[in-house]
Amino acid sequence: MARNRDVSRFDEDDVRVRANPRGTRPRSKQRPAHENAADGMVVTVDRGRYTVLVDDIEVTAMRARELGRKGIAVGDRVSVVGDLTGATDTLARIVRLAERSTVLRRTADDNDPFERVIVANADQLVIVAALADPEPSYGLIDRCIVAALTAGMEPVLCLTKADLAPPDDTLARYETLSVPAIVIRRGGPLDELHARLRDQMSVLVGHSGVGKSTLINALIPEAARATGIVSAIGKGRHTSSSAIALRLPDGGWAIDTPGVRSFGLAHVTADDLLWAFPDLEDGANSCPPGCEHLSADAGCRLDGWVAAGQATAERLAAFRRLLVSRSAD
Ligand SMILES: Nc1nc2c(ncn2[C@@H]2O[C@H](COP(=O)(O)OP(=O)(O)OP(=O)(O)O)[C@@H](O)[C@H]2O)c(=O)[nH]1
Ligand SMILES: [Zn+2]
Repeated sequence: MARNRDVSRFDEDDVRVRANPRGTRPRSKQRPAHENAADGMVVTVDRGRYTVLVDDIEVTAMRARELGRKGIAVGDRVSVVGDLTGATDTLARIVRLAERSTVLRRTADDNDPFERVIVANADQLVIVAALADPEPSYGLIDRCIVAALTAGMEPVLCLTKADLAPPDDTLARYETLSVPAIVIRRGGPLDELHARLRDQMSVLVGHSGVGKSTLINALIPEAARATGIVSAIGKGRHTSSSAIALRLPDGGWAIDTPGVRSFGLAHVTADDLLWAFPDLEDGANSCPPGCEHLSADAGCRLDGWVAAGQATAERLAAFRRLLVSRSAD
């Protein structure tokens, strides 16, 4: 694909720049374009302006025309040129976009007809769900798990409000999927969650009211002072659309996704998801081409695979439940 070739070209330049940070190499006639570019990470996007963290300085940048229509998202590793002081009213330019390790997409909806990248390069998707008030939405959790698995991210379940309801039923539901689950309660310890997030780039998603903001404030008490970014949430600047990356005190990043409730599952095929089920994967070798893996009646051989003792019925049922969740609301 042309798009991929472009990315690798940018990445090659990117490597060269990293080898000579800030252009300390002696000038030569054949130096690559933007030799002085500095590397950074996009921490938020607001109306075509990108906040890029470069050497711990928040730089406001726009995209250079040479990047074409390529989208840039929170979590993207980029190279920037221009004024990198971070001073008010300065504007730098993003000239390169590095290859991404993962891509989390959001589906098109009534407010926005385009499928968009929400976050790039994240390691895990932390699905925040309350055990009560509001009740857990299993359909949404399942869809989040599909989004994570097919984006190459690890799904993690974070169950809040354990002081209001026991976690047993919900935990049992996700046990066969081997999705790690962390249970928390008002005022309770967060050690397990801290350990899970340390040195990782984690995206937090959840319905309104599940306690996601409470959690983020507990995880990052000093974020406002450390980065100046959290304070912007309080001012309402980022309340509507963009994801925002917040640095965790122990290392790593928590990426808040205000208002994100849907993911781009429209293009997720049954085989994309099957990839995340290594115990079932070989069983599909004898399925008819294009098998949707939903039932033996339709020719799927996975039931036979289970009958032969190669995988458990629970795993197959869990896989099919996730398959069906793709098309739910
Ligand atoms: N009982 C109980 N209440 C909690 C817990 N965590 C959060 N809450 C309460 O749940 C309500 C919603 O919490 P928020 O942190 O605002 O939830 P949110 O997911 O950020 O929701 P939005 O702000 O609407 O996106 C608040 O009244 C919290 O005080 C918990 O562990 N136990
Ligand atoms: Zn099949």
